[in-house]
Amino acid sequence: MEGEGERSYTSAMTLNKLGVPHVPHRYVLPPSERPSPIANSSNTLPIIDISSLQDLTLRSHTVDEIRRACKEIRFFQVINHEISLSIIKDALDIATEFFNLPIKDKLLLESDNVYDPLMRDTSKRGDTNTIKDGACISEGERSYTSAMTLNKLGVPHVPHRYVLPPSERPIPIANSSNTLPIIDISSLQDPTLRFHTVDEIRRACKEIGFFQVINHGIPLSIMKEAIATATEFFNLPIEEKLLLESDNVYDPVRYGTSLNHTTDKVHFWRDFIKHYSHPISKWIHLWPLNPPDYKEKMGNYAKAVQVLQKQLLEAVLESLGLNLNYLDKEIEEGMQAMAVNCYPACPEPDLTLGMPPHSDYGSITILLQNYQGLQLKDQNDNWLSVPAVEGALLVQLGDQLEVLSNGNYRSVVHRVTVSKEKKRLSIVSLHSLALNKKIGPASKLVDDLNPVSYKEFSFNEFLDFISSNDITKGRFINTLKRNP
Ligand SMILES: O=C(O)CCC(=O)C(=O)O
Ligand SMILES: [Fe+2]
Repeated sequence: MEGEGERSYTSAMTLNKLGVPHVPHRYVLPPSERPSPIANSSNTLPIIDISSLQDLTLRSHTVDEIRRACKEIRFFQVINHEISLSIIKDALDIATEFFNLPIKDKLLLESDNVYDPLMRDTSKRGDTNTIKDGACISEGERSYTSAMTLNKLGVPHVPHRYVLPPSERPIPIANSSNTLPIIDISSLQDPTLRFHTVDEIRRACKEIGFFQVINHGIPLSIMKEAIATATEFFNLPIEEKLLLESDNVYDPVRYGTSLNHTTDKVHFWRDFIKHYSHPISKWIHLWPLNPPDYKEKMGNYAKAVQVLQKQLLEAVLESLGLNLNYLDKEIEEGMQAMAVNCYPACPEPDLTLGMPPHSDYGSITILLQNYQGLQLKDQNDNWLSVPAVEGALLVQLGDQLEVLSNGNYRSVVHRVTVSKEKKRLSIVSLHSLALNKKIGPASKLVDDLNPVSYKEFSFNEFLDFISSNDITKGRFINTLKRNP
């Protein structure tokens, strides 16, 4: 097989082809469950000639033999059963041919969903140690393939597990929307112009919960270098990336594919590395060691975006009529988690998504993209494509702001489409209050006419939610609504 697999598990056929001298650790049974060698096969097991079942005079004798076999060993072999030898041989030959196929053909049918009408199983799933085990093998054949590997393999179709039900597939939108706001925020620094910009921000937050910002003060070079080092990271050999692999949403650094490849029913055409980023000195030592400039380049961007988010959040609070220092302490002690996403070119972009519809849990999200691909749901439930604007950053309102604003602003539901030709990268900086800090509606936004509409919640509670719920089935924010 060309290239190398990048899956969490290796099939028995691949291990055999690789000629591993020992079975990997995950195959080793506890001593009491291992087979003890038996010298000869038993010749006491019943072999029953069932041709006599057709003969009324002999039938009762054969049924007697079957009874004895069922009673004693619950097993028997049958001969003269009328399935011709050639049919049996053909079936075995074609099965042998199937298992000898290159892995990329077999993976098209791969699924661990026992309800799927067609599935190929390479034994049962193991634990995360197994995944790391598999990483040591240069040519893997594991049950999940990252989007990057599928892309490298050049699969002509997306495997079955990526295919969305028709109603959830993206309907191609001819043009990206030119009605989405692009706000020049340089004027936030100018006391005479600030109110005008805050007004623009208010309108954008109220109408769609999204805007792009330009003249935000982060140099283009810092953004380009962050995208470049992220690109290099996803181009690394799989062994390197799997060192950071985790499906535990509480881990501060984790590499993965789809949303959560161990639990997703439908998979998404995305690989990602997520890492906590603020305060940077607390987390940066856990970030990828490779590419060697990752920490520096991604760190520069993370620090710059952390400064920007404070300015933006203050403007958003001001737009709600709150004191702009309302969350000062909380912002300083708050979290910054970065999701660096890679969506390789996809052979069938109409059947799948890079990310399913969701809203972000935090206060605001600041997003850098190298190509278009993000779509937003507008007030009429239509999907709008966000255009790529050179140098701009995208700002999305998250669930914490919906709660804090007592529903005056809504977190924006968004999804990611993929492209047949282009690999897209996005660096998503998710800002939120500290892990255990609860946020509820601001008292200034609550009165008799506007009663408290949401329960308070913390980031930790959101993590609890996503670790035990399928986010494609229901939104976290809906669990917080007082009168949904
Ligand atoms: O890649 C994008 O444009 C969006 C990614 C996203 O929504 C997320 O990471 O939460
Ligand atoms: Fe998101």
